[in-house]
Amino acid sequence: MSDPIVDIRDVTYAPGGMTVLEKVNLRIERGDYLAVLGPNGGGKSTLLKLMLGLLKPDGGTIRVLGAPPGEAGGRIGYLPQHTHVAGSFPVTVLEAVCMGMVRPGFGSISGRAHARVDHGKARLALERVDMLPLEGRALSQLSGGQKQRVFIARALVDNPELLLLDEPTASVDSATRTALFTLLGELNREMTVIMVSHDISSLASGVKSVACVNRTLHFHKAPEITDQMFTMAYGGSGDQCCPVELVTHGHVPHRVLAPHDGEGEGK
Ligand SMILES: Nc1ncnc2c1ncn2[C@@H]1O[C@H](COP(=O)(O)OP(=O)(O)OP(=O)(O)O)[C@@H](O)[C@H]1O
Repeated sequence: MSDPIVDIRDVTYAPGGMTVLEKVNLRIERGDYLAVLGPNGGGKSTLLKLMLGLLKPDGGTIRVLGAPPGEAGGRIGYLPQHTHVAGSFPVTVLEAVCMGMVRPGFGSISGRAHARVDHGKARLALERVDMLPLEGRALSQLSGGQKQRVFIARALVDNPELLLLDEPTASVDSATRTALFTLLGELNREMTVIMVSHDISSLASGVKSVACVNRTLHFHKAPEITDQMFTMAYGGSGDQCCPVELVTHGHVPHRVLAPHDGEGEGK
């Protein structure tokens, strides 16, 4: 078996004595497309930040691309959870993507605080997300979905092997969400993708495996969650309610869930 792209063993993160993650184990193979699901405050973003080396675990070990977190150079692309841009922020689409090459305070990920700005690389990244025609547009004038594409291009600018995305489809409408999921599926042909979400409908979008995180982590090598994972992550049970409807209010197909007891046909 080849070396995993991410190897997390017995990791605990407990700042100030408050346990956020406890004894987490996760092995992610190259080429995987992993959805990290779980409730608000469950520790999903924390898990990504530990992989990036932005946070240090209090116990256990993490290796990413065969090295300790933060030592993989530009081989990791990262889309953070909060990428809001003030309307007054005077930056074009192309300039925003170039910021992926200039990372003040981000040297632990890129291996350098500043890199030479290369407009050619930025344009290639914009082309991959179908945003090149808007390269000269002010970033603040774009729609939410267009901005997310630009921020994904910024994460792609160094041609990473591993793409980490924190809630890439938060605050966009369902058509935009579907288009973004299609884009991520295409990118997964070339790189490993790990996407944090609390949207269970992401499981119907081409992901290959799922991890439920709520202080502990449960991994499943298929794009479905089991009743056990649901109970662990959300505290409910498929015996008491339909978990799909509980989480999504009935808007996703049931094929994302493994069969659970007491469910009628065709719901
Ligand atoms: N450095 C820290 N010090 C104290 N508490 C922290 C720290 N980092 C994270 N936490 C806490 O850990 C918990 C998990 O946070 P995290 O952002 O990882 O959750 P999440 O699953 O991504 O949530 P959401 O879906 O709401 O974004 C939260 O209660 C948060 O306040």
